[in-house]
Parts: sequence; C-alpha cells; structure tokens
Amino acid sequence: MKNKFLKIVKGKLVVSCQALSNEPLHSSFIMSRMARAAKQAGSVAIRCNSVVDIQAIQDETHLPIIGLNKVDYDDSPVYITPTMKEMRAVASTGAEVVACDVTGQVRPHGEKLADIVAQMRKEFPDTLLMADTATIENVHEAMDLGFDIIGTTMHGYTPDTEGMNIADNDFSYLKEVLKVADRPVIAEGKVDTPEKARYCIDLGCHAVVVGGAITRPLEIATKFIDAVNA
Ligand SMILES: CC(=O)N[C@H](C=O)[C@@H](O)[C@H](O)[C@H](O)COP(=O)(O)O
Repeated sequence: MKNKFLKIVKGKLVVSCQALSNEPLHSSFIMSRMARAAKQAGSVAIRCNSVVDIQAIQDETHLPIIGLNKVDYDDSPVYITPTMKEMRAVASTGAEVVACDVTGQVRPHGEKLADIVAQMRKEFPDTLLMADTATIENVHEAMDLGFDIIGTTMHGYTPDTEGMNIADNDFSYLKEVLKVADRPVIAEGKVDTPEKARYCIDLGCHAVVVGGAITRPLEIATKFIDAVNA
C-alpha cells in the first residue's frame, strides 16, 4: 500500500496531542479525545507519543499518524524515539510516519542513526521517516541519511539552540531550512498562534504541526494567568 501521508497533509495543519507522565492530561483516553477535537476542527493528521496513545488515537480518529516514543536513557540526551527498539515499536502500530531526533547528539548504547535508518528501510519500507532537527547542520545530516521529511521540532531545545524560537527575526531560521532542504519541511515547535501557522505554510512548508497551543491546557492557562497577574 502506498503511503499517502504527504499528499494528505500538504498545506495543512497537524495537531500534536501529547501529555507526558508529569503533565495533568497524561492519559491515552484523554489524548484520544484531544485528537477527536482536533479532527472535528479539521486536523488532517495527528502527531502523538507512545504506542498506547497512538493506538488509542488511531481507534478514535482513523487519521494518519506521526508517531514517536519519548524515552529517557541515562547515557544520552536524545529522547525522541532514540533507539531502534522505539522506532520499531512505533512503526509496528502502522503509523504512517515515525519521527525521531536528528540533532547530532550521541544516542543511547552508542546506536548509530545510519544503522537505524537502514534497518527501518528493511523492516518498514512503506513507513516515512521524519527528522526532528535543531540546526541547519542537522538538516543536512537528515538529508544525507535519507529521511523523507525535515521537521524543525528540536530548534530551541538543544544546548546549541537553547532559547531560540522558530518565530525569531521573522522566521529567519525556518526560511534558511526551506532554502537548503530538497524535500518536504514540516514546521514544528513553538508555533503558538493561527497567524504563525498560516505564515509557515505561506513560506513554503509542506505542513505545520501545532501542539501545546492547542492541546496543553496547563501551558495555555499559564499564559492567561501570567498576563492577568502581571
Ligand atoms: C521538543 C519536544 O520534545 N517536542 C515534542 C515533540 O514531539 C512535543 O513536546 C511538542 O509538543 C511538539 O513538538 C509540538 O510543539 P509545540 O507544543 O511547541 O507546538
């Protein structure tokens, strides 16, 4: 079966529905309801974390999935689908896309990204791979490794990029990514208004992912509280 994900999401918004164990909404049931709301609003795909959440969201929405599995290891700062074990688990759900960290940082047990990509191509030839990158160097590495989709997910979340925001200087970083990338770019990370989401598409992104601004009520409420209390 041909993977139609890229066709379905072209020019569209993808809602990320994620809540880790330390977040108030941590629950596959709640994430599936978040995804139901996103679908009702018109989201054409869902990005989500962990096998159980993916399965709950697939059952609820039947939408295409960008799946990932966040796991912390002692010997590496990489946590988004860091090893072959998590890659395989996510792909086994039937998620159309598997996303993983491509930030040039050392992976758990010294696993090599090139080996992981090669193994994934062998075991799951129809599954698309999305690179969660932080820098232009990472974008080049992702392309060299043959990733299908470039995401800006980790920009602002690595030691090199700490404090940076995709919207800085009229989205200058995203514009640079679009200039160097020879394959679909998905804008993701701190896209927190409808206007910014639209702008990402206007700049030429294949799609845009919005998470916290839609699905993390603690984050949303804190912004209101801070504004009122200021
Ligand atoms: C850095 C990291 O771990 N990002 C994660 C990646 O899946 C999620 O926690 C984010 O919510 C997602 O990228 C969407 O971004 P935002 O919630 O800012 O719209």
